[in-house]
Amino acid sequence: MASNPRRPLMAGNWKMNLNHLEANLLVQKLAASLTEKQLTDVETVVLPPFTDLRTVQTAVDGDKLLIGYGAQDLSPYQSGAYTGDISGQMLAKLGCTYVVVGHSERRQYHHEDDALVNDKVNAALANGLTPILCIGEGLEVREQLRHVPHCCDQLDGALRGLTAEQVTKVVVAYEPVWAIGTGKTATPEDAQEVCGEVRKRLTETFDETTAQQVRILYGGSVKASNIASIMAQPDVDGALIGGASLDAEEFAQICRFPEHITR
Ligand SMILES: O=C(CO)COP(=O)(O)O
Repeated sequence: MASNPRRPLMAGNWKMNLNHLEANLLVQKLAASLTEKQLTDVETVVLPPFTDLRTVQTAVDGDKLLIGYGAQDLSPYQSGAYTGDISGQMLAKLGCTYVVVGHSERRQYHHEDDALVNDKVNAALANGLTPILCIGEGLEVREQLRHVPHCCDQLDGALRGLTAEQVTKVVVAYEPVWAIGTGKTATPEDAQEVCGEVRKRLTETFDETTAQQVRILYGGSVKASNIASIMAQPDVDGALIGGASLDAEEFAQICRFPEHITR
């Protein structure tokens, strides 16, 4: 294959951490730790809680920081009587470019199923947001060696009804649940196996050109010490980082991964 046309993406999922004051500090520190070239070579994105988004927008716009941002979830609806929910149009108005959809923590704690995730993918796209669609198996599924069909089923469910053109605007994140926040990273080969199968499935369902454009991330205990070997895999185009993204220096080191590998 010719050289990889997909720009690497490092996205920090802060989960339910950091208030708006801490968010401002972290974003400023992160931007200061990376050069313009590093931020151009590797797309760097933060995904703070909703309550921090306005502050992050102000920091990014005010200081023209080359950092993108987005949210961790959105409502499948545009507006209305949905107490506690946030719509895609509200996120777009705040300058968000990304939104996480179908994270395993939402599937687990909020009982989100593939049909709802599909609605959320559509809601994101309808508002010009790039959904970061999370898929991944739990430990039991992995032990039964059913992880590939499990992830492909989640992928099919979440992308049902989308056109090939819409799919090129989706980022897929493979996050094995057993590797999230456990310090137990999947091996680079484990990550490649599923990311490669995801791309194969995209080729089958859509077409080769579409599949080659979709960025596929790995997530689960990613750190500065393991990012280079993960990024050396041909179908891994970036990472979705939880815990390590809360430390500006650690996250910056992750974003500097090209200095440690040639691919
Ligand atoms: O869930 C994750 C990112 O969405 C991964 O979290 P950790 O990097 O803390 O394992």
